[in-house]
Amino acid sequence: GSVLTHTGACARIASNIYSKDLTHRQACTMANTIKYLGQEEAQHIDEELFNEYSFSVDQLMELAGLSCATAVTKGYPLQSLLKSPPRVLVICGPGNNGGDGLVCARHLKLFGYEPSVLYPKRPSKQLFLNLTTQCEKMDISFLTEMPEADVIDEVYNLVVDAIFGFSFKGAVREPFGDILSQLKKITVPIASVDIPSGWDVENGCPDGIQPDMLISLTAPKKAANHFKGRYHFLGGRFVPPALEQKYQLNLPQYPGTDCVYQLKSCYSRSVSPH
Ligand SMILES: NC(=O)C1=CN([C@@H]2O[C@H](COP(=O)(O)OP(=O)(O)OC[C@H]3O[C@@H](n4cnc5c(N)ncnc54)[C@H](OP(=O)(O)O)[C@@H]3O)[C@@H](O)[C@H]2O)[C@@H](O)CC1
Ligand SMILES: [K+]
Repeated sequence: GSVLTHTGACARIASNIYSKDLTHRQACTMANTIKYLGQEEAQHIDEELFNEYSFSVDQLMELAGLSCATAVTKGYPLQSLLKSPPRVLVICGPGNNGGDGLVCARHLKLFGYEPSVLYPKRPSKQLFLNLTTQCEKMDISFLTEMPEADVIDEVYNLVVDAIFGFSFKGAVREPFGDILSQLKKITVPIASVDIPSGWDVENGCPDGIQPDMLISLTAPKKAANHFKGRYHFLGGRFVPPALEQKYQLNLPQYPGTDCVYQLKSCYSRSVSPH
């Protein structure tokens, strides 16, 4: 089929079926397509989950990280990996996206992968200390420096990018500039958590990293419109229906008890909302 971005799909629906005066948001709602969030809206939902719905960060991060590890098992099953042992490099940034990465690494280990973590800028909050200890106790190794691109290609089957999420802003500061420039050179696939790191949360980044997999958490962000990789998953199955309705997220029905929903696969390249 033809490649249709989310924005394109909603615009087509608005112009073909309904009045041309519809806003993008109204078109999404009427077409029942999943909403793609702007940066501020993503942050408001985040705050509401914690302040109004009384979730703790640990809870949601656990579910987010589990979704990411599950998506990896679906796109890159153990038996499909070309290199043995089944090594995966997980790169974690200084915020909650990095926390999702630590949780993801722990679940990947439980699923039979051999994750190694690069965690160059570690916040002092207890949450992150705990997640780090949990990984260490599970014999997950922590690298002291970013490997060169050719070493990554030789040693690892894929890279999990948990560097920046929806709070990323402005020009990339070191050491993450160097890390991202190595990631642009690798040929093994990148699976990005929530947003491809270094991309503007709404506008993407044409000369940025090009992940093969994107795992959108809670709801996709607008940058996902620019995602050209093979696999797009939705994860973070924790949104209470009242919150979903308030923000008109139009989330798809997750199958059975699954914690991820596949929005795009290598077989269907267009949006498949419901
Ligand atoms: N509710 C949800 O949906 C849930 C969301 N969850 C997850 O949380 C993620 C959002 O987490 P977040 O808000 O902590 O921000 P995130 O993007 O990880 O990092 C920001 C940090 O990066 C840095 N930084 C920023 N710009 C920079 C730059 N230009 N260059 C260099 N550094 C830069 C800056 O650090 P600083 O340098 O200021 O110390 C800042 O602290 C979200 O995407 C999802 O993955 C789940 O865990 C649970 C449920
Ligand atoms: K990321």
